[in-house]
Amino acid sequence: MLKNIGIIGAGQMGCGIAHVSAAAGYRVHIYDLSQDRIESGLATINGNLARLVTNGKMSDEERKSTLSRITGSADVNDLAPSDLVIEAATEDESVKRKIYSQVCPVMKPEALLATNTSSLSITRLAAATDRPERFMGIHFMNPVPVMKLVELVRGIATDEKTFSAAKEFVGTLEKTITVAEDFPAFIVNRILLPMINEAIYTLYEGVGTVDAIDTAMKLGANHPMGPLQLADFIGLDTCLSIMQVLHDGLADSKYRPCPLLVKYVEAGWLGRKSGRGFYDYRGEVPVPTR
Ligand SMILES: CC(=O)CC(=O)SCCNC(=O)CCNC(=O)[C@H](O)C(C)(C)COP(=O)(O)OP(=O)(O)OC[C@H]1O[C@@H](n2cnc3c(N)ncnc32)[C@H](O)[C@@H]1OP(=O)(O)O
Ligand SMILES: NC(=O)C1=CN([C@@H]2O[C@H](COP(=O)(O)OP(=O)(O)OC[C@H]3O[C@@H](n4cnc5c(N)ncnc54)[C@H](OP(=O)(O)O)[C@@H]3O)[C@@H](O)[C@H]2O)C=CC1
Repeated sequence: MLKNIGIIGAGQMGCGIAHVSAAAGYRVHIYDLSQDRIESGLATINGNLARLVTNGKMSDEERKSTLSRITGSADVNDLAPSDLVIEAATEDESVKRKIYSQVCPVMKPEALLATNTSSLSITRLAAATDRPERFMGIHFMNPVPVMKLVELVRGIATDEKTFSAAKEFVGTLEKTITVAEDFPAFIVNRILLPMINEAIYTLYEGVGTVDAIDTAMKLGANHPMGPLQLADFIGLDTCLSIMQVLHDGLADSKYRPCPLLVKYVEAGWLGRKSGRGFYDYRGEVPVPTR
């Protein structure tokens, strides 16, 4: 029975996973590199919980008790009591491998370790841990409090007990699971990211402006967000990493990341989280950058 959930990374996904886990009654501890990151993450969670209170979807008592179940620190040792640690750090294999080398010695031997990776090989990441049989992918969608799906991905060594525990955990969060095999970017991103990359090529080749492309897909295909707006929402660094994993892992030129996506990431224009991407978010309303 899982009680204590550890989260690595106080970014948009780590905070979302902390939010839904604490709301379901788990004790949650978030670890990130700096206390500033933790503080801004906790403020984001509080803001999202407060919005639920305003909309009558949660009582103020529930908001307070949810928040009281979440702690955070920049000390990896504080993950020691966790029954399940979910790593939601930057989408970079070397970063994740380094994290596992630091967190595994701290964790209880029987505890489970999961990654929220969007695309990386679960089997390869598992091999960088001391517990490949108790390691798997638990892939939440953004924004976590709203999106109903969680992809579960086993590595070659993941044991049945770990898979069942993950399935039960996700069930208690009232999410629906889908099971994907361990291939680059699994199901959702294997389909979604080439569409986003194609939208960026459409911009790059001058077929349409940012506004034209997003309006076309919102009104012409009934997507809740245009593909460039969604790319900014996901984070352009994450989008590029996923395309690189697809390109390298499937060795097919159809997954070539658009050079314009590369340029935006090189500029540090990472989308909403950095204040600028295909839109500029620094003013009152988002303004297209092309
Ligand atoms: C990259 C990966 O590995 C995998 C992925 O996650 S890919 C990305 C998958 N996600 C998507 O495709 C999201 C597409 N977009 C959408 O579905 C919608 O635009 C959206 C749900 C994000 C927002 O919907 P909307 O109707 O425009 O916004 P809005 O009415 O303001 O919000 C709807 C609800 O979502 C909640 N919400 C919106 N944004 C939120 C956020 N960032 N965090 C938490 N909650 C949020 C709000 O509480 C709101 O509920 P209320 O109406 O009760 O206030
Ligand atoms: N964005 C999305 O739509 C989705 C993303 N994901 C996946 O979730 C993961 C996180 O993505 P997301 O939340 O968007 O990314 P963010 O950039 O918002 O957050 C990543 C967080 O990880 C922190 N971090 C980096 N290195 C370390 C480290 N060594 N130890 C602890 N924390 C660290 C970062 O800190 P700092 O900023 O200081 O570097 C940052 O707070 C990725 O694997 C991504 O692919 C999965 C589903 C959807």
